Amino acid sequence: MSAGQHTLAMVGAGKMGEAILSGLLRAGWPPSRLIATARRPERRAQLAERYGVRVLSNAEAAAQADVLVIGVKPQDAATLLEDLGPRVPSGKLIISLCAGLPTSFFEKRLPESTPVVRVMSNTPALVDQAMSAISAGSHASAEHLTLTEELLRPLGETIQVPESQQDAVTALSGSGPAYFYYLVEAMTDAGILLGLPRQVAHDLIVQAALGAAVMLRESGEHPVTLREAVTSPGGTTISAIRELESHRVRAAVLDAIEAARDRARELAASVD
Ligand SMILES: NC(=O)C1=CN([C@@H]2O[C@H](COP(=O)(O)OP(=O)(O)OC[C@H]3O[C@@H](n4cnc5c(N)ncnc54)[C@H](OP(=O)(O)O)[C@@H]3O)[C@@H](O)[C@H]2O)C=CC1
Ligand SMILES: O=C(O)[C@@H]1CCC=N1
Repeated sequence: MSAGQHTLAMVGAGKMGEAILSGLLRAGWPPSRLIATARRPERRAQLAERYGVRVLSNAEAAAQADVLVIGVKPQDAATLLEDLGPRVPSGKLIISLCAGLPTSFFEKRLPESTPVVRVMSNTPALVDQAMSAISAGSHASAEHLTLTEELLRPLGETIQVPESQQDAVTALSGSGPAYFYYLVEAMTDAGILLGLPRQVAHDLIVQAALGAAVMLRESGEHPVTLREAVTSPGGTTISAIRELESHRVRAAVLDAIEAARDRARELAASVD
């Protein structure tokens, strides 16, 4: 069965859920084949009004959709499944977006043999530039992985990874956009320090970020080669690089991403 014939429920349609729902709508999914759930009445009303999708209870969503995407926070997943898990009819595909939680967490709370696929995506799904990393649980077949990829491909790139790599993927790619936003904030402040108007500084950095990303993707060159091309002997860039090196920014990046990976592990350990 192709993605085009499915009904998909976003169980817990928050920031990531909204990114995925809106991407599927842009890709041509009819709102009638999309279902959303949320806890707060105002959120439910917003989803219905903004996207025209059907907003149902979790149990109704599980009954009516054949693909259930779990978009609640990892800390809320156990509570959700305590109620919903045993009521999920057989034959449904469960796709989890939850950071840290292994597929076994879901499998033990769902009817036996329910296929579970773990996905780590990111918010650039809102502009069809996500990276979605996909891993099969123990009852998910190659067809389930293919279907998941088909569902997510309109939102950006997809990649299959062993589940053992998902916490690292989460630290690098799930959280990754936040690191770039952080850098953009800091670089914009630097522009202000040097006397540029905030908007001019912002526009310069965003275009530099976009240009650098496109060059990384399209040139196929190693980042060191691209950086060397910018770094003139005795020029300006090397003065900045010297400061980054003396502040041990590379070591801070390694520590930061390792901390994110460790936090993903803690989240899983805290809910079992
Ligand atoms: N944000 C990101 O960049 C990324 C997030 N993720 C993962 O995606 C998941 C969602 O994150 P995010 O979108 O940021 O979180 P949000 O808090 O924005 O969204 C979670 C949603 O789940 C709803 N919810 C919680 N409990 C229930 C329930 N029992 N029944 C129905 N709905 C429920 C909430 O409803 P209400 O709004 O009414 O409270 C909310 O809309 C997380 O597991 C996270 O690890 C993965 C990659 C990137
Ligand atoms: O910060 C978080 O926990 C989520 C998962 C990856 C990105 N955001």
